[in-house]
Amino acid sequence: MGEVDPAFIQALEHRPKPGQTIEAKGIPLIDLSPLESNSRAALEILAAEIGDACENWGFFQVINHGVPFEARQKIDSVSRKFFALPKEEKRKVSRDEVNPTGYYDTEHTKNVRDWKEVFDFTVQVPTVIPASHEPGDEEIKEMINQWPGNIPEMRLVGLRRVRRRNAKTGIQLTGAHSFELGLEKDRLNGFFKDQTTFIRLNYYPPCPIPDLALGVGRHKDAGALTILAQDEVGGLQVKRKTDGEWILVKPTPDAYIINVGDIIQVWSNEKYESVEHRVKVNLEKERFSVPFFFNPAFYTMVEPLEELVNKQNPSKYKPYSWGKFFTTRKLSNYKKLDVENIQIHHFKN
Ligand SMILES: O=C(O)CCC(=O)C(=O)O
Ligand SMILES: [Fe+2]
Repeated sequence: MGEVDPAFIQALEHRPKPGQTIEAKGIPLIDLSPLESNSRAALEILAAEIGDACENWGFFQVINHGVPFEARQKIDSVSRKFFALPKEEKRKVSRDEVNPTGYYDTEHTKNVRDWKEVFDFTVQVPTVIPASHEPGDEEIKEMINQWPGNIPEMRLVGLRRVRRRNAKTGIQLTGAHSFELGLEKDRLNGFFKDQTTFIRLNYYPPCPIPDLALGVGRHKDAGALTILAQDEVGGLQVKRKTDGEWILVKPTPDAYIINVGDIIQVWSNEKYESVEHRVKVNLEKERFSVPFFFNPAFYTMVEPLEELVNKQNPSKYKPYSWGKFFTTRKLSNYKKLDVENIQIHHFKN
């Protein structure tokens, strides 16, 4: 192990099984082209497919999503260029306790350090969040994107196109969810008007101890839903609902992986569950991925949708402020805590 910082070492029960390569045959691959058609029948079939995938896996892959392949390649190439910069260059755009966007290489998940580097930027300008996690503090602040001076193309066209197209896909997918849940198709749109969505560039360097550390430790995504591009290396593992086994999500060219986040779990009053996932690292290969975290406005009070709650199916959660949840998480990711990070189960009825 030599010089590896013990902060990276996972507890025995959370380490990946050496050599494990079970791939998820069952993770559904869904064709999104009906989203562009006006056929109600096709949309109904699609919504049912998405509903099944969300109930059974919490994860699915999509093709024919409408994001141009060149836009995806562009984002991949700027990401590779950025992470290849010397550390002192990357640190010039470091995230800090005031501004949570930019570069960062010391994230902890469940209080163990992740074997990764990240770069975060928001999709909407301006993106506004609470200035602090203190419940009584009503001050707000803008998240300011930081761009490295030596990669001018990083803020340009390719990113914008992916941003716009993915934002549209996010809205369409929540539309499909609404449909499946028996709600009006645009029932959820209002929550995303002042969205706090952000895109993360993930870089997982080769790791000398791949059986002891993880690229990202086990976690659930806190937002509404995540749209993820992974490269051909693979490493994302999903906890299968039926037996708790960790299943590798097979890299599929030009597909995006979608997963339900905590907010959809709450909105749907647990019809859909946010599923645990983690990332394995690799002895020889580096890996890149790009999650798009689709998040509502900071002032959203998250609670089960009233149309889905009744005497037989009472609300399972108390309302919580998304903005405060978000800033509490952001703050606590900076350091190893002695206590559990904020979780939606803290708001269970
Ligand atoms: O890199 C991946 O495949 C997934 C990363 C992830 O789960 C996250 O950043 O929340
Ligand atoms: Fe995640």
